[in-house]
Amino acid sequence: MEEPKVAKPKKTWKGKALFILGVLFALAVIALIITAVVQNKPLPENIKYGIVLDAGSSHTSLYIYNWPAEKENDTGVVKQVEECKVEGNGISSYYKEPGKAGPSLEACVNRAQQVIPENKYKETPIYLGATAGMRLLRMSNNTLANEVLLSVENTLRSSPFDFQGARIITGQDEGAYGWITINYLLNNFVQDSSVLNLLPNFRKVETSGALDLGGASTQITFVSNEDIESQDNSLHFRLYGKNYNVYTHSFLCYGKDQALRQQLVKNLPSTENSTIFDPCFNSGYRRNSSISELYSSPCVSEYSTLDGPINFEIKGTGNYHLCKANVQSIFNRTHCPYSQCSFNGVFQPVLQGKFGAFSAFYFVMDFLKLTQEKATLDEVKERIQQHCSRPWDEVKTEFPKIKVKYLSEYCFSGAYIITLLELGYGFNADNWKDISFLGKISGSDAGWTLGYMLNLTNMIPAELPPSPPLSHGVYVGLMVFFSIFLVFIMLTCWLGHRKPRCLQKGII
Ligand SMILES: O=P(O)(O)OP(=O)(O)OP(=O)(O)OC[C@H]1O[C@@H](n2cnc3c(O)ncnc32)[C@H](O)[C@@H]1O
Ligand SMILES: [Ca+2]
Repeated sequence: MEEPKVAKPKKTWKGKALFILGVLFALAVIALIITAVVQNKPLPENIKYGIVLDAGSSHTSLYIYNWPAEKENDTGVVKQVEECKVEGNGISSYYKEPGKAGPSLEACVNRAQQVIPENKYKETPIYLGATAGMRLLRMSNNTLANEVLLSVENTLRSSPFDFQGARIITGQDEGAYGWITINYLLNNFVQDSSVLNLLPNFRKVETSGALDLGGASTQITFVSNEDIESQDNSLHFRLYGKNYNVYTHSFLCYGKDQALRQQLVKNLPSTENSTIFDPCFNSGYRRNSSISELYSSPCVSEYSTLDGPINFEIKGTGNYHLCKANVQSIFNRTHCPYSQCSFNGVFQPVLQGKFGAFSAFYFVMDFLKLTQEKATLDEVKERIQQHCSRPWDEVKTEFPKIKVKYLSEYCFSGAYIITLLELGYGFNADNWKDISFLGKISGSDAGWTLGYMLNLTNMIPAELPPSPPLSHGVYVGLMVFFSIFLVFIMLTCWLGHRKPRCLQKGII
């Protein structure tokens, strides 16, 4: 018996309508994603620039930084794009012809005009900060110091950039800004503001201490949990929503050039003998000097009454241990008006955390090949001792390209660095591993200039800048995933039941 033919239900207009609705729904979801993604796409980068001149005692360098304007309050976005070393010595060396100080900077200011797009000149701030060389000139002749600064100011003011001042920064500023620079570049200010912060005992990032060795001064700066007993050494920062209790001290006349001068004066023979045998120079090394040159610094003026040969010759004898004994004579540890001191009666709390040592700390240790591997304190001393005992002719032959002034002083500088860190600051064999010798960090020089600019351009906010809970990539990813998931559900229902059950009244 033939089975009764069941009339095929006509496709009702409802089924077609549902299909069209489903397609429109999918299109609407896709349109929604595109709108949201386009709306939240990062804006085209507007790059900003800043220039800082570091007018140091031994030389001046011009640094150019840039950063994306829309992110300027985020940490770690400012990058160094250029360093221009100014020909000649530091600006304080122009004290006899102050009017020539400014023109000496012109070549590097012109270089900055090549690096920075012309349409940015007017909005690019240019700062000059002078350090210990100018502090010493100001001590010995304030009028000449002002004339040097005026010459520098005229040159920078006549540049096409936005001149923001030329000033002598304090040793405290120099220490503080060096600390800000290395912690900014090491990303130590970023506190993950996401859910991680809600975890109990989430380990906050610790900051690194800063050790800066210049030619005329040296700075030590680090966070201390102890009470800082002298106000001059105490700094309080609130950066990216966190408070920092920072210790800093700048030792004027303890940069390595002035320390050498102190060491020579302390060990000058009082007799008419016109030869100084100095263990801090390699054997066979000879250098002519004069009393007037030696005493031409406020760092040794107290000794200028000493009689001594007018002109004399320094002859190296290359003995590390005798050199170290001479160097120790410039550190006074006999008195301390506080609970604890570093040297010369200066308060210093217990050393805390890791340290980044830069400038001459780096130049010297880099020459001695001691910046990479984690050499122990004894290995470092051994390496310096070896270098000191090498004859000068051998050293000069091996390093023909290194400036004689630098090359001849690595023995002294090595012995000085060990004495400063160990006898001066109290580093020892146990915490020596906490010191890293840094030249550049992520392509930017370790030094005070970046921190100085960040502060003056207000790019380090006290509070964490508001940031979207999700990064742009995560946001887009989630949008696409859930939209596809939604369309997939729709499709499954539709295909599964033609007249999808899930669309039946009362299900959705
Ligand atoms: O901070 P202040 O005290 O003003 O001094 P500065 O800023 O001029 O000091 P630098 O860090 O430029 O240099 C510190 C010392 O290192 C020396 N120096 C600079 N570059 C050097 C290099 O490449 N190799 C060896 N020594 C270097 C320089 O002559 C100084 O004696
Ligand atoms: Ca310096």
